[in-house]
Amino acid sequence: MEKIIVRGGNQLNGTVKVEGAKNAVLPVITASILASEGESIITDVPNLADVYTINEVLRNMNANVHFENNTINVDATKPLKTEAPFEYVRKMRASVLVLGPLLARYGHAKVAMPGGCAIGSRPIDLHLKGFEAMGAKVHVGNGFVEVEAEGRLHGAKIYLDMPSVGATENIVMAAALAEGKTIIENCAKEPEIVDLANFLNKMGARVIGAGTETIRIEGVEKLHGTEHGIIPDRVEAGTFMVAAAITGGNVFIENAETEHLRSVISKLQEMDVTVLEEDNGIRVIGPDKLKSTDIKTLPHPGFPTDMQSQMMSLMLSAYGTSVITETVFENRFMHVEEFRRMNAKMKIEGRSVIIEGPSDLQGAEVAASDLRAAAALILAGLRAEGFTRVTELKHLDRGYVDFAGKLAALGADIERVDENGDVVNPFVQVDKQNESIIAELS
Ligand SMILES: CC(=O)N[C@H]1[C@@H](OP(=O)(O)OP(=O)(O)OC[C@H]2O[C@@H](n3ccc(=O)[nH]c3=O)[C@H](O)[C@@H]2O)O[C@H](CO)[C@@H](O)[C@@H]1O
Ligand SMILES: C=C(OP(=O)(O)O)C(=O)O
Repeated sequence: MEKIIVRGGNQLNGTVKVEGAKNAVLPVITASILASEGESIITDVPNLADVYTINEVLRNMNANVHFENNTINVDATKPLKTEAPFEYVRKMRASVLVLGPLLARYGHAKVAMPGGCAIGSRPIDLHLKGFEAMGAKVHVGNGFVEVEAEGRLHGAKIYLDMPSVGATENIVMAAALAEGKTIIENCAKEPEIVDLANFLNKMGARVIGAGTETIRIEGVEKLHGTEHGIIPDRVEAGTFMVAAAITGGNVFIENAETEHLRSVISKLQEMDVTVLEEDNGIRVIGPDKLKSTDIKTLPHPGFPTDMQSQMMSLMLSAYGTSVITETVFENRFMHVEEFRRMNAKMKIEGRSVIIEGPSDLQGAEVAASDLRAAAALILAGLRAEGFTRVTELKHLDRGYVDFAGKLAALGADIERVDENGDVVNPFVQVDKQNESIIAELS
């Protein structure tokens, strides 16, 4: 089992470059199968396990997918199989994002029903209600969800009970090829939704209003391949902002998009962290003494749940009482117990965590429960006394490209070792093309 071993105490300095966004590239890749003509060329693609998984899902459906040098070419012009088995959905819930495109293009899609995960139960009822409103029939049984439509889907007016990112994406993709106009109200406003809409519009779709709470889609008869560059990963950027702040360092985060990070920047500033908006990135300078603050996670433009655990690391080192309230996922506090193993002083009260800072953090062996928890434990390790060993790195590899290598380049005392204790820095993931990587990652 691989581990990341970090010894706390080093200040981080220098420049780190942010990759393309995981949460933008996954729906863009699934949207590429809407193209019945031409190839899609997707650039600035991060080298992540989740990208390999979604590539495998598409290959399994008979699409040609080639991933090299951060560029993916997808040719989905051959007839596709309309199923995604459990082995993929089990690895990555975002596999459900093939439902909308397949349903719209073929009138059928069957995908293993995603279960909950370490952060919550994560149902897909809003995705399915949207498809039903557009004329599809939904059957759930034997561990699968199957959606079917006779002829083309039709446009509909859909109100989402909550602004679900995945439901908004799936419904927008389905509506792109539906007959007539679809209006989605109370939809998600995340930057990744805007990126998806931009990609779809380059494919010939007519999507307006992405980034606001109402999206209007005028369905078209067919879509074609196109070229598209993925937006920078705001969560990876935010994670390195915390790394700079927690070590009292000075780090330029190249490619970080200020407009996508307003809520994170404002909380860091409340904690006395200096955040400078520079050309093509953000500079973060940590203070001698961090101040406590409170955060509440919310849909965008509120504070992102995907930055909650990293901020928790930072608050552990802040002076005073901080409170984190998680409103997006009902169970995203599994990292709290692991922080306690590092001598953190904190308690869970309902949907909030109360942190009495600063904790005198000590290195320990800790296990990641999800990808952001993995990053957060490593961040705490940068500050803790002695060695922190973080296991369950399969989570980290879903969402961070060579995280240990990037931190080491900034001056952290960190290495990734395999089960024999041999160093595996720099850690490079490999897309094994048509070989299934799924077994290897489990
Ligand atoms: C691949 C990807 O982009 N993942 C992101 C996406 O996940 P994902 O798209 O799964 O998250 P959603 O926005 O859908 O989920 C938000 C909340 O809505 C609930 N819900 C969602 C759909 C539904 O049909 N019914 C329902 O009740 C969920 O259980 C959760 O409590 O947005 C989350 C919220 O910003 C992020 O943390 C994830 O990193
Ligand atoms: C929760 C996350 O991703 P996913 O929705 O893919 O599990 C995340 O990126 O933090």
